[in-house]
Amino acid sequence: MTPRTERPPLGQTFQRLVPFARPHARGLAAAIAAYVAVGGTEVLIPELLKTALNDGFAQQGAFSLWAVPAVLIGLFAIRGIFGFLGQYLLHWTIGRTVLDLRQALMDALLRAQATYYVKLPGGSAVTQVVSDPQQAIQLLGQASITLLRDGLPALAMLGYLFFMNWKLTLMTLVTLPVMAVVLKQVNQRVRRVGSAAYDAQITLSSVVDDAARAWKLIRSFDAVPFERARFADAATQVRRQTLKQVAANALSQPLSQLIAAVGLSAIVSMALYQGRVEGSTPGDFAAFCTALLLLMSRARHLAEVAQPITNGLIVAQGCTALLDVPAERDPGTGTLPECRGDLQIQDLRLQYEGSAAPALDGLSLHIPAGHTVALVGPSGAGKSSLIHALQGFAPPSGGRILLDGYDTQSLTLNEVRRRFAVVSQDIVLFDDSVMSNVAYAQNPNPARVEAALRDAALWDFVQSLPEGLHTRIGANGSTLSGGQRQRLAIARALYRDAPIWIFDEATSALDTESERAVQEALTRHQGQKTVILIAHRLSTVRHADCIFVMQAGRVVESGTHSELLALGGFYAHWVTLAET
Ligand SMILES: Nc1ncnc2c1ncn2[C@@H]1O[C@H](COP(=O)(O)OP(=O)(O)OP(=O)(O)O)[C@@H](O)[C@H]1O
Repeated sequence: MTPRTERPPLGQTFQRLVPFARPHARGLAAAIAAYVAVGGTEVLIPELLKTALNDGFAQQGAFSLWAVPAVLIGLFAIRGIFGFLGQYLLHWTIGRTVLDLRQALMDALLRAQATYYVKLPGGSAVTQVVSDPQQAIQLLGQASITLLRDGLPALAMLGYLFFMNWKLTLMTLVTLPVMAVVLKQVNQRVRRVGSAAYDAQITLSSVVDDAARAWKLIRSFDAVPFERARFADAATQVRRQTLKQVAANALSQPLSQLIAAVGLSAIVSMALYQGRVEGSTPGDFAAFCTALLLLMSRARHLAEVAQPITNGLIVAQGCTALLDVPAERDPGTGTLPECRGDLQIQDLRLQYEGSAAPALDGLSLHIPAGHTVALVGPSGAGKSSLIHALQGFAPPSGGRILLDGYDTQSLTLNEVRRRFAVVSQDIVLFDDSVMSNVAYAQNPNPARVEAALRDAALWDFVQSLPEGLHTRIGANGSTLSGGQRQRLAIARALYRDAPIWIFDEATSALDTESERAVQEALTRHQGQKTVILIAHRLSTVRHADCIFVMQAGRVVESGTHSELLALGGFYAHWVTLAET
């Protein structure tokens, strides 16, 4: 269950779940019909008993003996079939409802705005989508099963009892709850006294434990008489509470029996009185008692139904909260027929919610199509924020991003995002094969997958795997090393047919040889792709067509490696540090 600070009322949560069950109402209706049939057969049991007792013992029986097994077996067979159908159909409805709810939750998760993920506690998405719906609907479903399985027969039985003998039924309905309340009081007292005795025992143990642990202190304080008195008090409490417990236990059984006898004698007296005055038979009374016992066993289950309903709704609150997470806004409508990869950023501003300072503060730069540029700057300068803004993950508060001259705000998010292939700092891989990870969400073309893996300097490694391209890589690539994970993510980006490639610290975990191999591959694509490199390593950025130096959310220097060195500013200082 997801911990939440603010929770909607349980009734509201229930209403949120109803639309998921509504499309499967036919299953529910069929389940109810099956349980109504079960209730109907239950009523027949005391009725048959009555007939058997009243007419069956006569020498010339009113019915043949073979009818007894035939009717009884037939009755229970029908009851069993309808009981099975009821349970099956209800679980069918529950299963469909859970499926729809899960699908809606997954949709909400996939569409959620970026701020949802920033605040998301670890593991809670899985809980909200996988465990919460199952647990909530299961608990509510079990409660509905109880309500249907026991409630409908209980109602039927109650109707039968009234039909059979309304006076005795009314008297019983008054007597039984009074008996139940009194018995509950008796049981509560037994429990209370039991816990008091337990607590007294714990106190006594801690007094002895203190005395044993603090023996030196006790003697140095001359506190032996004090501890003796403390022990005597605690021991006396144990004696008193134990005696009370024994008395309460000893009294509870005869008291319960006495109460039961009072109730029972009232019912039996009334039945006998009716027998004498109104001519009812022993068979009638036996049928009445049987129906009453059946009703009571159903009522006991019904009394326990409130708890799972409350628990189910509390669990449901966790997942319905996800349904309310606002979806990502996508106001743009335009599309790009072709994209060369020219990026113009004009006076871009971005401030995260709750942040004191802007992450991007009037940033302007131009990256012509086919150029390779590098972004460098101190940690927190806004390099990753720019990448987020380019892909529409962080909506800017001012300025414009032009892609091939088109304002990205006017394009759909999908149209913008498919123009970028990004390897970010935090690599995300899927628990699937190497091939599926490279050709993620696309139809894999083995030749292109191989080419991407070769460019990412991972082909030799993949060939050494037991199942090659089809080897599964574990959750988030857990069977790979840090460098291999990075190279796989690079291969995935290279495989994507996007005009702009972004590498955000994408080679930080690579050894020099692998890094050089990746660089060479990028050089081979130079001119065809727009490449943005973010790196703290000089070797990664020095060959870029243009290096932008960022500080506090804006570009403070730009030029080629040699131009910036000649400038003698931040970049030159950074190079000096990198070389020492
Ligand atoms: N989701 C966020 N919510 C609030 N503030 C953020 C968020 N992401 C980044 N920031 C802040 O925005 C500023 C720029 O961060 P950004 O990650 O863009 O820097 P960076 O240059 O990429 O740093 P690094 O080189 O360490 O990756 C920092 O002050 C950072 O604390």
